[in-house]
Amino acid sequence: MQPFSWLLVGIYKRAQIVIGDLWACCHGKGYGQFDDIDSITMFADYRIPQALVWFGVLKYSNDLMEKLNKGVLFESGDREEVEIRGCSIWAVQLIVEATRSLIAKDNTLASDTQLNAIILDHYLWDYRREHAGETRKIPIHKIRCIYY
Ligand SMILES: Nc1nc2c(c(CN[C@H]3C=C[C@H](O)[C@@H]3O)cn2[C@@H]2O[C@H](COP(=O)(O)O)[C@@H](O)[C@H]2O)c(=O)[nH]1
Repeated sequence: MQPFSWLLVGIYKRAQIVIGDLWACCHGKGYGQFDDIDSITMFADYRIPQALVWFGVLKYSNDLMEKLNKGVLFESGDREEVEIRGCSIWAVQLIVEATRSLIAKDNTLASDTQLNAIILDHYLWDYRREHAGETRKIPIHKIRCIYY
């Protein structure tokens, strides 16, 4: 939990990723069955923001970009860190919602076509890894902590 302005913000990336892995590995069945799985948000690490900037979904200010390019080490809970992670969560939510309404209108897709933040997170994470060469030019935020 980090104080951010007047709010206490909790980002539970590591706990969420366990649930995401269980759900994905068990295909939503048995130990991987969660009735509210679609309410989980993306896992706010340092790679998804990089992918989101790569795709032009997020844009960093010049000031922030300069700090990231210099490799400034942030402290856990710094405003910049909470903003990068929080904006990534919100950006992924907006993409999920917009894509879900496209899916609902597209009758060429199978009726069980599903999208949630886990599926999009995995897509972005894998994309970044598969395109590590090109995406390297987008800097990541560096931070020493136990929360990633
Ligand atoms: N948002 C999100 N972050 C993810 C993952 C994964 C891997 N997950 C799959 C792999 C096998 C399992 O079955 C998982 O599903 C690792 N990370 C984070 O990346 C960071 C390391 O990155 P690099 O420096 O490139 O190695 C580190 O913070 C790590 O915690 C994901 O899927 N989503």
